[in-house]
Amino acid sequence: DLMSDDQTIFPKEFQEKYLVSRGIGTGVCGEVKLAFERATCKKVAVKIINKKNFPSVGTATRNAEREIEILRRIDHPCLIKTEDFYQTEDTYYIVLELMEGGELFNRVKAGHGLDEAVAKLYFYQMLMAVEYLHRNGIIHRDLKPENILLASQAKTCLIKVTDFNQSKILEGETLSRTLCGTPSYLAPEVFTRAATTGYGPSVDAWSLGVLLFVCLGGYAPFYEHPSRPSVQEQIIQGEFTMVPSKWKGISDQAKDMVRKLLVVDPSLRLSITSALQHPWLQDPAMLAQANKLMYPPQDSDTEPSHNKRPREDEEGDNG
Ligand SMILES: NC(=O)c1ccc2nc(-c3ccc(Oc4cccc(O)c4)cc3)[nH]c2c1
Repeated sequence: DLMSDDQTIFPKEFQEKYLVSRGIGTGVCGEVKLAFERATCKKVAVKIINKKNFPSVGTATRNAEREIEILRRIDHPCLIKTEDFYQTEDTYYIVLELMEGGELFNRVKAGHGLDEAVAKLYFYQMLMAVEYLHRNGIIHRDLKPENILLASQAKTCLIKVTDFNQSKILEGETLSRTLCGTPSYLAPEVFTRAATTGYGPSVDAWSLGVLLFVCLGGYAPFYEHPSRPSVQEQIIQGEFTMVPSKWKGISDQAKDMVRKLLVVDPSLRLSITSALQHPWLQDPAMLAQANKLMYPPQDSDTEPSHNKRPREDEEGDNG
């Protein structure tokens, strides 16, 4: 039970503020536990990143520091929020808001896709989150159902993208710093694409295509199968099948969105911005619902005008 749980492994000030409970998820970099803020009994998620459990400690620490830097910088309704942060010489403790609906992974159980309308509402929020990241020079690079969290058990709910352990901050500053000197001695490749090859933001568009395929079809577009080429080969060829029995009830526009994202050539792939303009998402009812979830009216927005008449029983200096 909770009380006998060994709390000694956490830093003292962390332990004074939080009571840690069970594991609720495992990221590639560590584990995520449920915890309770002692003062308020509020539930939180604690992501524990152990610097030691990586062969090359350097990478782990750099990734963790980059993840923490990103978590500190981001602020969007569909991106996980950091509530607190602690570290010891070999472990980071990142306190995050608890998403009561758990991971999308558990919603798209094998064999059953989501209703198209629900998939559209979730996908739109993912696009908004990733567009925000790209606008802030961040590529997620690890978008998958385990890293999409749901705010509640309800079907129409807010979703949040999480896990920036594999993310990349576009080194625009290094290139721009290079370019601010006198260019006359710089080699040609510094200016050409060669300097910026590697991934671009378009890798996230591909992953979102896979995510949408899974949400609609209930199965993965590229998967291990004895009689099929390797998953890597299927991906490189961009070879996937929309099995009729699984996709018969899905609209042509939804399929079109998937097909335009799962394009092998990144320069021909639909960008996040263009995906947001796709006909499938020009759906006023869905957009209204998404905006209500992302920007819920606060009390101050809904409070009637300040000169409201005080209620009979309300004390108030009636002037
Ligand atoms: N990889 C990450 O960076 C990361 C970051 C934050 C995360 N929060 C969960 C998570 C949250 C809730 C879950 O169900 C629960 C658990 C307890 C109560 C509840 O209502 C729902 C399952 C997983 N998984 C996370 C992963």
